[in-house]
Amino acid sequence: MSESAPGAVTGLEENLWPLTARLEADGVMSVGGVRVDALAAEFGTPAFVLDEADFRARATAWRQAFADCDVYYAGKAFLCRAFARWVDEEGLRLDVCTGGELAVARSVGFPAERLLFHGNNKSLGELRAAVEYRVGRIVVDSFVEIERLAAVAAAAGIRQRVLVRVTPGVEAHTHSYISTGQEDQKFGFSLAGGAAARAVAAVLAESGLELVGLHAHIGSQIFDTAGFGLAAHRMVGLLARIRDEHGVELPELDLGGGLGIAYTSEDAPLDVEEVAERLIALVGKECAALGLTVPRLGVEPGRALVGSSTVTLYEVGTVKELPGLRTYVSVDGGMSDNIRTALYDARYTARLVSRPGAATTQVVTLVGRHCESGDVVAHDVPLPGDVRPGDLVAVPASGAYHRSMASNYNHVPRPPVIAVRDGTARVIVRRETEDDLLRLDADPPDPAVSVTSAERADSREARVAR
Ligand SMILES: Cc1ncc(COP(=O)(O)O)c(C=O)c1O
Ligand SMILES: N[C@@H](CCCC[NH3+])C(=O)O
Repeated sequence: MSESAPGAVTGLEENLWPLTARLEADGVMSVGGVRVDALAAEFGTPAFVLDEADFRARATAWRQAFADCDVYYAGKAFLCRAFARWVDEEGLRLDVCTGGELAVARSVGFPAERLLFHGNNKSLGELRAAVEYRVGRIVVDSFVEIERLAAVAAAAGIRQRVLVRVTPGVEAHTHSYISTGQEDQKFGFSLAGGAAARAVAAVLAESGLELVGLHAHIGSQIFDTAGFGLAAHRMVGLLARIRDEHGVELPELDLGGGLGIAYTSEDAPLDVEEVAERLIALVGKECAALGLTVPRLGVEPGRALVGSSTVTLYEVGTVKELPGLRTYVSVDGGMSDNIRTALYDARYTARLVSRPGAATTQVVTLVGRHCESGDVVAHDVPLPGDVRPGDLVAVPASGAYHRSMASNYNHVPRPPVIAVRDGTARVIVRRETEDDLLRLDADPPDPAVSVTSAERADSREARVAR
């Protein structure tokens, strides 16, 4: 694997590209010291290229900014076994929200105490699996779940630590599909409606459950601290009411994730240091005013930890110019590896990364290969005027909610995740194959032995008669 040449320059928009992304002297991009043309030749396209140093640097920044707090990486953003190990090595905790994510954590022996389990409809099987693995905390989300979990904990003979998920009535300034703090939604217990206070009482009444704190998550891809501040203010108010009513001071307050990242150069993400400083100061001040012991804060960043670490590498297949209308540049992936553009009308950018390209630029629509006209990877992307089949383009900020939300639409195999670091590349999630796609199908029935439903009914009658 070729290493990046000395003299490589960043030459890339700030905040958008992974930490180690560079443009080499010949105009080819490298990430983690590995040229993207070499990556495409060895691993094919499309491919998610994950800059390990970028993720680890962000993990360190979050741990330092939120020192004396609990930083849970939200595994829904991206999770695989190698990545779960990195999360562990970086001393982060892990938030899982399904039995599947829990299974990944278990498969690498992720320390159970540092796991947190979310979900508005965890199955009994998932609750049992979580209790059996002794996950540190389970965030309860409904009254029926409180009963179910109490029964599961009792059956296992343990006392399960829980947090109560509260909807603080805060409207985050983000897409409505990824906003979760307002009243009208499926997650959590309403603060204003009194359900949160009743849930707290219900948990306190269960001897098999130990209430350790409250949880709120107001939404995702957020660029100002006002919403987090308002949520924190309301949650501290609830902690004080719980103390007054039940005589207990809950030791933990988890304020969820949601910090935004840059997808295009128009986005201006907040610094984690600034967010941490403000939130810690605010909670401290509010607690002092109410005479409360300051709870241990928890945060659950997903996108902010992994989103910027990854670029998706695509190969251009066709260029269709519609004079006076637009130019469509088709790549070999699409909505099966990036559903966010179609689902949230998310904005992305892209860059020609396998050569410098002409100085003139044209604004194009970067589309995928799926049988769907909404299959757009990025709208209005400035690419060199001579972009052509065989070129490699990279889409930055594709580390969060890309591979984890990928699908097999049109029976397209999902791309691999290639981790790059110090001039070497390694596959941490392999590319799916057509065999993978066929593996779950039942074998087609052999026509010689297939039985019609009429024949089946006949044989049933014959059996009854016998
Ligand atoms: C409960 C919870 N925690 C954490 C996250 C992570 O959010 P983000 O990736 O925006 O940081 C989410 C997703 O929105 C979530 O639902
Ligand atoms: N999947 C969403 C965020 C919501 C995730 C979790 N509640 C996104 O791509 O932005």
